[in-house]
Amino acid sequence: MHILRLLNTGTATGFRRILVVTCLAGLANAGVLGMINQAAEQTALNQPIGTDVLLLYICLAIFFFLADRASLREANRLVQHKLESLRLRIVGKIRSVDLRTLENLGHGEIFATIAQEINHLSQTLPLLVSAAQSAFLLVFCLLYIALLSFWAFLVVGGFIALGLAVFWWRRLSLDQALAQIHGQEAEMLDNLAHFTKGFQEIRLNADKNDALFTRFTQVVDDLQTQVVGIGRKWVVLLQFSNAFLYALVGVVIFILPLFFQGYTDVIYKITAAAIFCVGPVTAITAAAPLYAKADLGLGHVARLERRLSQGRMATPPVLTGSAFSGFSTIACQDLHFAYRDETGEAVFTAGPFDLTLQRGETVFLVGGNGSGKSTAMKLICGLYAADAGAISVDGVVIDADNRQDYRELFAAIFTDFHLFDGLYGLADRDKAEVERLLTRMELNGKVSFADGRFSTTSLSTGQRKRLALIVAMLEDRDVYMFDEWAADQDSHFRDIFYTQLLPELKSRGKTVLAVTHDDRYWSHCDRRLTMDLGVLTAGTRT
Ligand SMILES: Nc1ncnc2c1ncn2[C@@H]1O[C@H](COP(=O)(O)OP(=O)(O)OP(=O)(O)O)[C@@H](O)[C@H]1O
Repeated sequence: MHILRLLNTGTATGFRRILVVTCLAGLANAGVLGMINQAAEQTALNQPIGTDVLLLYICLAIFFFLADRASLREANRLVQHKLESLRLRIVGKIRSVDLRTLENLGHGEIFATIAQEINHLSQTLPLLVSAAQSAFLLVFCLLYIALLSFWAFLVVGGFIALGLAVFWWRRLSLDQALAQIHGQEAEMLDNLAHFTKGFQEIRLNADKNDALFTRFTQVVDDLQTQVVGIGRKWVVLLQFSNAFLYALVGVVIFILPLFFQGYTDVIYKITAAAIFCVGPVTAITAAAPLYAKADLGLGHVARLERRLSQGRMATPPVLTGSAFSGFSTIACQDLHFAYRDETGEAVFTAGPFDLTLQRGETVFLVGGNGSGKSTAMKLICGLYAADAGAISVDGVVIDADNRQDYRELFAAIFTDFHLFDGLYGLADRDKAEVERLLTRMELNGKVSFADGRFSTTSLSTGQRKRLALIVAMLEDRDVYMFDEWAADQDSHFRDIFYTQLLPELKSRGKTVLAVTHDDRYWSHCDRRLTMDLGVLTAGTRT
């Protein structure tokens, strides 16, 4: 079902063209069969085979191969195009979805669906198209049999329909097992990640290493048992399809002559046609497991897309900075936000709190681990939409329509920041300026900059944060947010951050909100706020 829905999206022109060419190929196939039977009949009657039969046979065979190739190529192109559109559509939704939806979906689920499932689909769908072609060939073979004998057509067609129906029905019972395998494969990948991501830890601890390997072996064993069980059922099904084909030819040769007068005249022709049906029927049955897996994969993709659509923010992208640039005051009033589990139960609540940020002030946010500092930052910059309360800029209330415009005020380096390998969206930045900043951050011997890209991002944690700071500086936003930026710096750079970089940002009229645990530098701000169990307490002026 999902596969048909995918092929049905967009314009139908390509799909229709493939249908027409496939029909022509099927027709030519039936023609080839007719010519073979014609030649066989002339031989049986001791007549020479006419050159017209030979020529027509050659022409039809060539036409069949050309049409078959064209339809396969076109179908492959169409399928890849649809999958590319699907991939772009999902990534398009990801880039405009709200952060909470993305966090709830989880990185692994998104990655597995986009990378694994769609890649798998791009390999299996062309094979399925080939099976669909076989179905067309089968239809034309049956039509040819109908031309020879209507009763033979009814019996052979009915026999094939019954066989395929039984096959399909038995196959449906395997879908559930296949769905279970998807879950077990995901569990196996999660366990595998312990060996790659946790490599350092397990090499330092043999007991942990052994325990993880025992667990992994168990998961792999369970998966294997499941896969072998499904394989066994497939073998039974495939044997059924082979036995069914033998039975079909047996019916044509031994049973039909008993019932129909005049049938003996065309028996060899119908036998040849029935044998011609064997190839397509085999192709269709062989494609059934691929179909089941592809349909299941597309189901996962569709579910991901639906969940992304549900969380989508209706904010238009802003291409040239923020309309709020040059603001005087950002006011957060009565902000309230909660993380909720799947049942909707709040697992952590931040707020309600009030906060006013003036242009050009430097504010430090302090508080214990898990007190809600990062959550507050994400709320203040509009990455999280508040459950209650309002943010306004110089009196303009931020809502779904202008939230993206508002976000463009901020440059942030969170604790879980991502370091990009180049300056995206900053094409006009001067190379000399980038190099000056690299030198200032003492990265000039490590990282170079050319064609908008940094030569490497394989750096120490402190160096990565310095490179992220360079990018943030180049973004030249009105408000800077730093979440424990200095935590991974040595004392030399920590000092530079508090005594030089922050004052420089202030002198350029930038507003800074920085989470910090460095009480030695707490005097280097205009105001200090404290977060405790999600509650923000009034600022201390310094
Ligand atoms: N994505 C999330 N989903 C659910 N709960 C979360 C999420 N992120 C954080 N939390 C929870 O919210 C609470 C506050 O987390 P937050 O990261 O804001 O604290 P923090 O003050 O920045 O802590 P730290 O100083 O350790 O960085 C914690 O109890 C945390 O477990």
